[in-house]
Order: sequence, then structure tokens, then C-alpha cells
Amino acid sequence: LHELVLRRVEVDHLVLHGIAIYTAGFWILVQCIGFSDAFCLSVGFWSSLSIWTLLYRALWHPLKRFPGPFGAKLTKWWTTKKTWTTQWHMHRVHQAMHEKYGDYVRTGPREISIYDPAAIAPILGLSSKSPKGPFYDIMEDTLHMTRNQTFHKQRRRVWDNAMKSSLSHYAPRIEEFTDQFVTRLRNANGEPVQLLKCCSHYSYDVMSDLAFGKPMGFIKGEQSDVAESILKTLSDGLDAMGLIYHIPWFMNAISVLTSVAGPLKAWRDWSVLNMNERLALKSTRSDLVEHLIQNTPQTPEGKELLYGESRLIISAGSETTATALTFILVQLATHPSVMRSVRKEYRESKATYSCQRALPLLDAVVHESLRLWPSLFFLGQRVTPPEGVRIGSTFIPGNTIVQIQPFVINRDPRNFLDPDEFIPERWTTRPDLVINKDAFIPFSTGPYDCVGKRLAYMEMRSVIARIVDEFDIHLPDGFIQEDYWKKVKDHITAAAPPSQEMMFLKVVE
Ligand code: HEM
Repeated sequence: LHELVLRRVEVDHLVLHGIAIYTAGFWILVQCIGFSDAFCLSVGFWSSLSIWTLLYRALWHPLKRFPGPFGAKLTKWWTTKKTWTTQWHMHRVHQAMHEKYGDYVRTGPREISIYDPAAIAPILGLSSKSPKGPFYDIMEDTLHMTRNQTFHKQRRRVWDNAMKSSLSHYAPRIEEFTDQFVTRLRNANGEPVQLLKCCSHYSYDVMSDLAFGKPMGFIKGEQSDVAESILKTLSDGLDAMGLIYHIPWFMNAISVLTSVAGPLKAWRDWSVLNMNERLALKSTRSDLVEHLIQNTPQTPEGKELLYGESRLIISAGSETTATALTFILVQLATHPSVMRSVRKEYRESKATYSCQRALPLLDAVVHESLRLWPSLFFLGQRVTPPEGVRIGSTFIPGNTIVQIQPFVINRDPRNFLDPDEFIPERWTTRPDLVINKDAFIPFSTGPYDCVGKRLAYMEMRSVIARIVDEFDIHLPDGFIQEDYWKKVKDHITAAAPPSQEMMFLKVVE
């Protein structure tokens, strides 16, 4: 079985089929030879298959010459265990592995983690021949979760056009949500507020407005119980995802089961209800979802795609932006002189300000915060083409899962001088501090890069500019920067410490 099938064919998405076939086979065996003989045969089969697989992975696998932790060479459960024992600090584990083993580390039986910036273009870039990996099989097909390159290309064109033509109409709407955000901070009267919660409420409202034409009502505190439980499911679910997403076959099985009954089902039902309402609206608004609707056949398959993509808008755009906003605000609070300079820049440009246009220092602050703390620690899982890939002097054999690690690359002194320091000026007046600009990929790069990047910048500019214009931001007494950053977890997205509070005090002129 190992030599003929498992070694040659990707079976990650066939686990439930495998379990069904095995169960049927076992039942037939029990009918033929009785339970105890069938059981002994089954134990013998699984033990010999496991021993052979482990021996093959350790001794004969084409990746055996790559260095890496011994356990990781044998099984991906090693990563799950490591995630658990480090309490979701895999980004730090990757840093340590890079220091110990170098630029190419075997982090799974058929997986290499790459910390070499020279790999970014050949693996992720426009001319890459490495398609998406098995992680992207785990849910129903959408723009993001598909491995079908033709489907992706066609659908990406629709999304790109939709973003291009709808964003200018959407800018005033973003400012309206920012008004609500600032009002909420004003109402707090300088009392501590939960930072991540505020930012999440903002980004979930903006994204649900974009997906369904109506916000979830979080910023104004008018959310329904269902919306509240969905936000909780999505946030809590990420910790579980952070543990199991390393093992695509397991993740695949779990996501199928939980979408039939369980937390993902509630999320799915809610999105179907809201998308059906949106479809019935016959909206004249030129927004993202209107473009998607117009470019999707009104067939059962088309509707499934729209349901999936409405969830994609929320899942791809909310956590990422909320985390980025949270980290930027913490950086500004701990670098008050930068905060004052951003305020000055915004005030001087108010006459021509639009969240669609770059403000050089504010954009530099966003860049620098994303460089140090990218919203997504996991990006760009790819599979090398059958002929393999050569990067400099390193040859990676075909059908290897490869993963670029942005957190490590962003803090590599080969790419950025003083890599652990927050220095926004490296993106404005100090370009000498950026050695390799191409290593900066918080939105990924190439054909699968972030389609919502411009929208995300609009949100971040709008919120940060308006907040620093009106408030001085402070962290509570006793806040220790080092401890805060140590608490950031890696559960696919970067997880900001949820209970961190911040005070927004009216600027005294
Ligand atoms: C600071 C905020 C954001 C960051 C850092 C970010 C980052 C990323 C990254 C790294 C990817 C590639 C993921 C991968 O390789 O699997 C991605 C993809 C994507 N992002 Fe974003 N994102 C942000 C905001 C948004 C927003 C606001 C939207 C709005 C809908 C969005 C929609 C998407 C979609 C649909 C994809 C999949 C694109 C494709 O596969 O063609 N993102 N994002």
C-alpha cells in the first residue's frame, strides 16, 4: 500500500473515503473469519504499514539530506505537539530552526520550510511553477481555497475587477464605520477599552457590510446573538485550527465533519441566510458583492460559490485587519514621537486627504508594523512541480510541500538592518535600512497574493489617521512591551493578546 499508493499519490483529501473503505473491509473480514482473527489481522496490517512508512521517511525519502528535527521527518504530528507545548509559538520555533539548521529545513515527512529570501520569487512569484498545496483542499472551492489553477485565474479576474471598480465608492462607507469607531472611543471617556475587541468589531462590521450589504452591528453594540456567537466561533476556532492545520488530511476530515454538524455549520447557515437576503435585494450599489453576484451564474453551484465567497470576504478580511490595527496601535503607543509625527502629517494633508491615497509616514508605520508582526504567519504553502525546483545551489525534489516563513524572513539581518527594531523611517528617509525590499511580503506575492490589500490599507489609514488626530493613546501602567509581544500566538493568523487594554485620551492642544 505504501509503495504503490501512499508514496506516489496525494491522499490527504481522501481520508474519510479511506476510513469508509477500511470499515467496510473490516466488517466483511469479521463476517468471514470472526472478530478476533479480523482484529489481529488488522493490528498486523496497521503496525507493519506504520513501521514501513516511518523507516521509509527516516532512511530512504528523497528529502532525507535536508536537516531538521528528527521527529518532524517522521510525522507532522511533531508540529502539532510543538504547537501545543510552545502554546502556539511556532513562529519562534521556526526562528530557532533557522538558526540551528539553516535556510532549508525539513519540517515534515514531505515538507521543507524555507527561510531563504531567494526562494520567494521562484516559489510564490508570477512565474512560479509550484501550485498551492493540500492545505487549500480543506474547504469548499472559493477564490482562496482552490487548487484548480484555471478556476482561480478566472475567478481572480472577477475579484480584481470588482475591487478596482468598487473601492472608490466604498471609501466614504469606510469613513462612516471609522466615525462609529471614533465615537465609541469618545464614549469611553479615556477609560481602558479592550483593544483587540474594538478593532475586531470594526473589521467584522466593514467586512460583513462588504459581503452582505449590511454590518453585523458590533461597533454600535447592536449585534445579534447569532453574530456574537459567530465572532466567538471564528476567534476561538482559530486556536483549534492552529493545532491541526499542519496536518492536511486530519484538517480535511475535521472540516468536512464540522460543516455537517458543529460550529462551521452555524457559520455556513448564517452566511447562506444573509447571502439569500442580499440576492433578493436587487441592489443598485456598486459594491464588491454586487460584482461577484453579477459575474456568477445563478445556478446551484454558482450560489454555493457565492455563499463560500461571502464567508471568505469575512474570514480573510476581518481577523487580518483587526490584528494589524491592534499591533499598529500598540506600536504607536510605545513610540509616542512617531504617533505625534503621524498626527502632524495627517493634519497637514487634511485638505486633500482620502483613505485611498498614501500618507508616506502613516503608510511607513503600517509597513513596519506588518514587517515585524505580519497578520498571517502561514502563507504560501506550495507543492513543487514533478521536475523539482532549483534555488541557487539548493535542489528541492518534485512533489515536496514547501512553505515560506514570513516572520523569520522579515527579521533576517540579510534583509533588514536592525531587524527587530520598529523603525518606520526605513520605508521613507532611511532606505539604507532595507537591504532586500522583495523580502517584505505581508500580503504574499504573485498570482495568489492578497486581493484585498488596497481595501486593507484604506481601513488602516482611515482608522489610524482619525484616532491619532483626536486621541493620545496610552497603555496601562505596568505594560511591558517585551511581555506583550511574547504573548502573540501563531494560529495561522497572528493572535494578538485578547485582554490587552488601551486608553484613548482626547488630545490637549
Ligand atoms: C492587513 C490586512 C490583510 C493582510 C495582512 C492580508 C494578507 C493576505 C495574505 C498573506 C494572503 C495570501 C494567503 C495565502 O497565501 O494563502 C491573502 C489572501 C487573500 N486576502 Fe488578504 N489580507 C488582509 C486583508 C484582506 C482584506 C480586507 C480582504 C478583503 C476581502 C482580503 C481578502 C483576501 C483574499 C480573498 C485572499 C485570497 C486571494 C487569492 O487566493 O487569490 N484580505 N491576504
